[in-house]
Amino acid sequence: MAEVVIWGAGAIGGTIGAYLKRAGHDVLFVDVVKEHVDTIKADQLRIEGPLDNFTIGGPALLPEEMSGRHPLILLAVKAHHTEAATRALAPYLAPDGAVVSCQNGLNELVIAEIVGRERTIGAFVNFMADYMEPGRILYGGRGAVVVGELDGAWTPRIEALHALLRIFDPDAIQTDNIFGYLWGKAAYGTLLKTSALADEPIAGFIANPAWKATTVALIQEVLRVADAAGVTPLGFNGFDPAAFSSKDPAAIDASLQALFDYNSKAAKSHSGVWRDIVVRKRQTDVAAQLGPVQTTAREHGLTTPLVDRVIAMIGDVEAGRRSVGPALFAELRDATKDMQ
Ligand SMILES: NC(=O)C1=CN([C@@H]2O[C@H](COP(=O)(O)OP(=O)(O)OC[C@H]3O[C@@H](n4cnc5c(N)ncnc54)[C@H](OP(=O)(O)O)[C@@H]3O)[C@@H](O)[C@H]2O)C=CC1
Ligand SMILES: CC(C)(CO)C(=O)C(=O)O
Repeated sequence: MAEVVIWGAGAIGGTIGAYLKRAGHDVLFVDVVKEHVDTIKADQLRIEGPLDNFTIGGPALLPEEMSGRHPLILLAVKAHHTEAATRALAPYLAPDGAVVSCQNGLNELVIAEIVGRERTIGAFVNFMADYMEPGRILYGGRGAVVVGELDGAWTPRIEALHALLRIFDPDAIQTDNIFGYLWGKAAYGTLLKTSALADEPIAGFIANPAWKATTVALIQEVLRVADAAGVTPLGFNGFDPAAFSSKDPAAIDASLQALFDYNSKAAKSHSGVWRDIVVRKRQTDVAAQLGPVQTTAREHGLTTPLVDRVIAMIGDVEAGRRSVGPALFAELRDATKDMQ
């Protein structure tokens, strides 16, 4: 039995796991990429970047090599791999253990369906990391790290998890409103996805006035759904959901400026979605991340025309029918104008 299993040891899982391992914790890494697993096993997992540079390793396995029952599994796969990964890990989760979703999206709902709500813990991560190649991860910038029980309860296990994650980031937060953070990220995350559609770095995209009206409209569209669902979205790293919901132009500009300041300091320049499309040339998790927003909207009689359009455009890019760039983004901008 390992103290902590990292399931999906890429940019996010690999970075958190490396810090926990360096601090002396018993960490087991699990990933589907054999060369990456072999490199970790050979104690050659390299964390690099402006914040830290160190090499570490430890036990690492492919999912099919797994055995035992473990108390704590940090899941850090992309949202479209959540269901398969959770089904694969479920036999190895202790009866009183928990899976923690260190992901973008509302993956907790998928995980809870498979392992049970009582064995699911919510988390929110906004730090910046890139998987460069097997055994090499860029930790490009600090960002919010938050944990919370799905029902907001203050339990011994959430306090223990909070203490553990403070080893990785001393400012990690324990919350009674984890869905507030996840919906906040769902709204802010639309900006990250559209920066990929425009083929822009995040900070440059935020600073470009040509993208602003669309960006703001998309964020507001998601926040309307959160509001209908009775969730109070929370802010982080410059993102102030209340500013966007209030439609106060000065408050929106202040939040965009804070987001620009935050993103322009990072060594990770582009969003994860951009990286999947342009560098790794593979499917993104956009549809899997935004699907629950669409479903929730429909449940409350709302439409999500811009979110729908973003998902369709990314789908076109993934299928090779369209390329990212200003022309693609301009179509979204025109759609926004038509709706106003
Ligand atoms: N990177 C970042 O800066 C941030 C990422 N996030 C979120 O964190 C989550 C993790 O993203 P990130 O670390 O960037 O992704 P990565 O692709 O870097 O890492 C995920 C790893 O999990 C592997 N994997 C896929 N399926 C399985 C499976 N069934 N079992 C075990 N391993 C599997 C992947 O392999 P393969 O590559 O072959 O699929 C990959 O090695 C995502 O939800 C992302 O949106 C949130 C904030 C910031
Ligand atoms: C930009 C980042 C790293 C959050 O800070 C992110 O969540 C992403 O790339 O998807």
